[in-house]
Amino acid sequence: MNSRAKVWVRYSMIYEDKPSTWKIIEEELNKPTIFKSRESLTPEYIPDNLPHREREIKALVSAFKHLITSPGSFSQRVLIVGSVGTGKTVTARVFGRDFTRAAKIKGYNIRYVHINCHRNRTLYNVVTEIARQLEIPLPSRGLSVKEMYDAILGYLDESDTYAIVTLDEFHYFASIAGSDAVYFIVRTYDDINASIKRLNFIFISLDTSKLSLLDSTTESYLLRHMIKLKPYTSSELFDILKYRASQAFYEGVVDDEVLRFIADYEGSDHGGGGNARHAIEILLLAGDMAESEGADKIQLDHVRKAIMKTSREIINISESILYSPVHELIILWAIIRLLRRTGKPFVKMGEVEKEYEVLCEVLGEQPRRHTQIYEYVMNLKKAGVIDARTSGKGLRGRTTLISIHYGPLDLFEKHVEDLIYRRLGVSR
Ligand SMILES: Nc1ncnc2c1ncn2[C@@H]1O[C@H](COP(=O)(O)OP(=O)(O)OP(=O)(O)O)[C@@H](O)[C@H]1O
Repeated sequence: MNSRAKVWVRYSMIYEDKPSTWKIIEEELNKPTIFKSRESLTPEYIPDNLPHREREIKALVSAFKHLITSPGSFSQRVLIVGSVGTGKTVTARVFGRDFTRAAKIKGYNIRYVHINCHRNRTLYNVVTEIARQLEIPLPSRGLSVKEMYDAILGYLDESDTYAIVTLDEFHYFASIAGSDAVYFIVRTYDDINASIKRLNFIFISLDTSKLSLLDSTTESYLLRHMIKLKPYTSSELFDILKYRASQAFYEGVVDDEVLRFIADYEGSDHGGGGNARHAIEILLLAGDMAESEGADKIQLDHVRKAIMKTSREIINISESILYSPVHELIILWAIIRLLRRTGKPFVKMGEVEKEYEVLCEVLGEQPRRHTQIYEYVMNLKKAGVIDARTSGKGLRGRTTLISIHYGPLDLFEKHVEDLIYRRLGVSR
């Protein structure tokens, strides 16, 4: 029997033994997928480009340019601050990756080290981690922190290497390791008489409040070169999502409308946190949901469900509308019904009024006038239940566009409907 025949016999045996399992595996493996690269949406992934962080990358290049123009002339320290998900980590990492590559091409030996202070919270851990990432062999026991640090500086001298060390979550290190530890790192060269200064630092922190616990000279060292990252606006998030989606999904899987919906939900100018991590998380989760349903596109409802899963806000919704007047609830019901029926991200004020009148008729209620309806819509907006804004150019005439940014609408509708019937004391 030749080897192909042998393989075939073996294949048939396995197939006959476990036909159903085999089939399941085969089917799963051959199932079409919407993901071109799912891993590119995971938190560890470092993208090639960073839309809307070009200015910050430029600022970092200019801060560390001396490593090429006059290496060793001084030790740079830059502080990056910004709230959660504003791209602090990824900006430092992308800069580190690309700056060292560019330097290498020019013949300079610069290494980038990234340390998470959540994971390495003592001075000892931080120094050991610097050595590990620089691949400096140190005895695992017996050396003091100072001796290890000296060994690192010695190694950099011997190998004519410069290093940029990022201490991420630095506020954590500052509060746990204490001011002496911070002093040790931040003022590395104050106590050492080194003519060539090879270690440089980027400190990443949520804000500057923890740093004020340090002595004023150390604090002023840190604040001297500060890059502040602002929360992303909706349009910035849209560009980021568009780029990240183009890497992660096959063409045609995600429409702009879906991306804009996530961007509007999370954008700082629309009351969101401006958090890119959250926006990307929602996109990934929505993609997973579409994939597991066997859908070939991500729909708004996948996004709504993903938002609900990743958000705590839904818990507060019921409370926000618990004391709403009944006609405010009927308007909310009309909005939900229209959003569900049309599958669009927003509905127009005029459409809502018409739907509201229909519902009033069904409920045997006298519809309120336009100004009152408008006031109710604004109340719902103030309570954070809906998003309402005036349409810009592109739609004929100006109108109020209304959307709801969370939750599966079917569950929400049921909740509101129950509340209305209970309030009216009508049985169905
Ligand atoms: N401008 C951008 N372009 C593309 N992706 C981005 C951009 N900004 C942030 N991201 C992505 O958003 C996610 C969060 O970014 P990052 O972890 O850098 O935020 P952070 O400010 O360090 O947050 P934290 O304070 O929680 O550590 C990452 O997946 C990152 O790749």
